[in-house]
Amino acid sequence: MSSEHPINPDVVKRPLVICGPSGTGKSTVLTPILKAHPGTFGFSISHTTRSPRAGEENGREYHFVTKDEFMKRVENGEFLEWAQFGGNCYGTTFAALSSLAPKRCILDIELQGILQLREKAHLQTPPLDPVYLFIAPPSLTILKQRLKGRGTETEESMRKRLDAARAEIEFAMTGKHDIVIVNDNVEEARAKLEKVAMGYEGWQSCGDALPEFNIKDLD
Ligand SMILES: Nc1ncnc2c1ncn2[C@@H]1O[C@H](COP(=O)(O)OP(=O)(O)OP(=O)(O)O)[C@@H](O)[C@H]1O
Repeated sequence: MSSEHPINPDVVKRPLVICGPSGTGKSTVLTPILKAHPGTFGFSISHTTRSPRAGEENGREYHFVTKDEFMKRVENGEFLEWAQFGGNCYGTTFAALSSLAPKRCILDIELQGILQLREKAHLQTPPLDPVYLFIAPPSLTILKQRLKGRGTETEESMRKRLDAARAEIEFAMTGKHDIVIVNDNVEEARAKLEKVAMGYEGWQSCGDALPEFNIKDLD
């Protein structure tokens, strides 16, 4: 791994937005890159209205806030993106993201968040210019197998994840991502993601074509 090459200064200020259906292998591909380049990347700490779980610390896993405080921040326009899941609110503030400098921010967000970010990023001062990256499975049948194989899902959570996957894949099919990486062979996908994340020469054109998906395979 080319850890001796520092990150390209031209990309440091561009948040890297990584999305892809649950089970597509985002963590598998990203984790070795974070290890190979310590101190290079940062994840913004989200705000949430959910209660802290045992061992969680305010300001470390999340900024834990009340619903009132959260909604005040929404009204103040502080969130680049926010959404409600399971009765709780979660969001990323512009401040949480800019506090990561000089590290490159990696955002692992859901489709709803991406849609908001696309609307708001250029309105910030200074404007944000994210790179939108989609990690695609080689096929929807393989996506299902990986989710099952991980052994972490109940039937219900599997269904939810596959429904979310459908929306994410349909969005990817509109061609709005800057780069697509197909996670077929982990090592090849890792090398491509490293090139994009570090901004190595040719990073803009090292992506793959989106596979031809048959959405019905998710049924
Ligand atoms: N290229 C690959 N080939 C085969 N199996 C893979 C590949 N990439 C990942 N996997 C396996 O697929 C499963 C899902 O991977 P992982 O947990 O990294 O997905 P994820 O996209 O980060 O999911 P989530 O969004 O739910 O966190 C894991 O069991 C992982 O070992």
